[in-house]
Amino acid sequence: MSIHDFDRYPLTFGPSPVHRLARLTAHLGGAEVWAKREDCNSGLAFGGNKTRKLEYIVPDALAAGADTLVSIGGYQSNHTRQVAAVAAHLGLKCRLVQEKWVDWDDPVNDKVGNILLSRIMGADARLDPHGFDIGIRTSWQDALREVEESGGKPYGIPAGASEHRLGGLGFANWAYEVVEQERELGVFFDTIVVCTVTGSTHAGMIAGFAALEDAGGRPRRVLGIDASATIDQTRVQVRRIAQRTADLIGVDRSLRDDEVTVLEGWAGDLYGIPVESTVDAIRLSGRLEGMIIDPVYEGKSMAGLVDLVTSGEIGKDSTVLYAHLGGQPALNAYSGIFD
Ligand SMILES: Cc1ncc(COP(=O)(O)O)c(CNC2(C(=O)O)CC2)c1O
Repeated sequence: MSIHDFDRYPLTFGPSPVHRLARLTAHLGGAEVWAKREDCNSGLAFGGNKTRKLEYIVPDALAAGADTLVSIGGYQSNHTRQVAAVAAHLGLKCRLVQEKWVDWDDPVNDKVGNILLSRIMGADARLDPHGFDIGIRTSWQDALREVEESGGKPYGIPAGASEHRLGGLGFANWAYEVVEQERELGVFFDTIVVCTVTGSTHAGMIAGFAALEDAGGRPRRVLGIDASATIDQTRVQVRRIAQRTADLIGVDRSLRDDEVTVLEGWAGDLYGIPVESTVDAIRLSGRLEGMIIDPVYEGKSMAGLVDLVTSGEIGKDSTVLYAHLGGQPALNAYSGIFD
């Protein structure tokens, strides 16, 4: 099998844009920095990384004859918003468990941004008091059972679609798309920087680039920047999903340790709580490039990129591709950090 043997239900406009970040590059004074924009990848409710993952999950849901997509995230989950958008697009119902993953005192953080969009799109988005965890949740399992007991045909999508058996395929495909765009642009990205939380974005990239390397492609580094603040659990989850995805797409070997890199240092103490480097990175990206990033995910991965480039850990001769995975709607629940 290869990635091309899996059904994909198109939910994106096509290849997501890749462009230079010239002013950020000049400001940092080191490696050349580019971005690949999943925040501009779809017309479905602002898109994002989960929309790419769902392209490989939707065929399975339709084949199962599901009438309700059931998923889970925090109050300001970008993932559940994208599931709601795909459900609306397909004419399916949507049941969302929105757990209290972040103890954040913004008075409308359970009403604006992503959860507002999900409700506008008709999702049954219900708040749940349980806290953050990237694994399989009983609240989600309960919701699945409730839908079934009420006569529905539920299709379960776990947090971030990461523990779904097909959850890594979207970003395995992303790796192949990058190689095609490198050919068109005449550039080679020796380093990829990506935010890692539930893990299947990063894990899919690892698997896709491993398959490409085994087919004669140039090796490259994929650096995951942890934003879960549960680094040990996340590292284990990334490696497991990466290997599972690699096995699915025909990589008939174990992944090397150097292929699975999740870096800590920019997540802060708690998931979903921005720290100084997060806010600095959001401001830098906005003021230098007009590129908007969020306080939960990309603000932390951009903070990592800034430090890795300025410290020389990513060398001056490197060409870096920053994966912008979306997330901007949540900014409306974090307006206070910019007072
Ligand atoms: C904008 C953005 N950037 C990066 C990530 C991290 O992706 P992974 O979960 O695949 O590691 C998310 C995830 N978000 C989750 C959500 O519920 O929104 C799955 C946690 C994201 O939304």
